[in-house]
Amino acid sequence: MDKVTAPGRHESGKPQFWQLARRCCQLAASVDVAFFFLFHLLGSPILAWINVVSVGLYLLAYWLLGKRLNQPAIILIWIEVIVHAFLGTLLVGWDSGFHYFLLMFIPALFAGMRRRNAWLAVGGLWAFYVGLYALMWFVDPLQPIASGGLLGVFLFNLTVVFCMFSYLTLFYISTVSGTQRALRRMATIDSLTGLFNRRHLSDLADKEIARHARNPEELSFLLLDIDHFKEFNDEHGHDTGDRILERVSTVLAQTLREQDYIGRWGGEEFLVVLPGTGLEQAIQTAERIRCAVETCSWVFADLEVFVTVSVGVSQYCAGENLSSAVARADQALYESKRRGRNRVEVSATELN
Ligand SMILES: Nc1nc2c(ncn2[C@@H]2O[C@H](COP(=O)(O)OP(=O)(O)OP(=O)(O)O)[C@@H](O)[C@H]2O)c(=O)[nH]1
Repeated sequence: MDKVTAPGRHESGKPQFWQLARRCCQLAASVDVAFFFLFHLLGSPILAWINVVSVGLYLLAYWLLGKRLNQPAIILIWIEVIVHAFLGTLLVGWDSGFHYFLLMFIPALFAGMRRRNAWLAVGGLWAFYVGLYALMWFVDPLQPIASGGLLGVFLFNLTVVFCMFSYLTLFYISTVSGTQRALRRMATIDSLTGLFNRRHLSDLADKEIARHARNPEELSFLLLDIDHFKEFNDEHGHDTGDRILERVSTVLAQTLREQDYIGRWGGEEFLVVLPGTGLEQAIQTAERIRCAVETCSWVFADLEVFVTVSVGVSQYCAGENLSSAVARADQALYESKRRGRNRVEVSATELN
């Protein structure tokens, strides 16, 4: 028989949920086909034919889900599970284990409804479950089967419920961890360039500064800016500008060492944090980056384009904060723009 609708809210914006619901329909229909033959063999023709109806309902729900008629599909599936569990129990008895399928609703109810409604629905389900149990105290099964057959049905039902629970749990877990991964990425990564965003890079830089306070070692910053980017945008269009930001970011990331951090600091501005790096080495790194960008060319719509970057370098001075170190790199960057761009300049503090 049966099994549960998968988790999730009943809205069209959750493709993986509806895919899972369709797969559940396929699985449930296959199980019901197996039940059809099993109950014929066990001499319970009514239950056998109930399974034929169930297969029909699941196929209909599968078709509705394919047409994105999700709400009626879910209602059909739920009716099937409840009616099937009720009739199965009434016909062959509580020991058949058909009632276990009802328990599979619980996670789906909380995943698919507002909390208050879910609690009400769970309360209703509990009352139905207990009511069915109480009923079977007073009513003998209408179409009992031999005890060996009953044990077989019980084990079959239990196994199906175990498998479905495991499958749905895996789905919940992988959906949650996928969402967490996506959120973590959104919180730390700039979506256009794939580099760290400003907030995350600031956190990383602050950690380096804190480490410097405990264990002073050299630390340098580079502030980079693409030259004449406004003109570039005006001439080639904003989309091509975006593509250039992506390509330049790739070049920057490839030019740096594993332990360096790079992030998008502003529109066309990038900050590089160089732990364990003194001024001379930082200047060399800045030169390497500048040359790497200068020698790259990219073709967009049959047009070969080039860009250059200007770089300001500052070395961290004990006791200062991040904004002060970056402000000094910014002054050096300004100087590099003033002196003609496509250059590396060092903060005046280091030169004095
Ligand atoms: N395509 C694109 N352009 C951006 C983005 N962010 C900022 N810009 C553009 O970058 C340009 C920066 O221009 P300016 O600050 O005037 O500097 P510039 O033209 O690069 O000139 P210099 O820095 O002096 O060499 C502006 O036109 C912004 O619109 C972005 O995400 N995509």
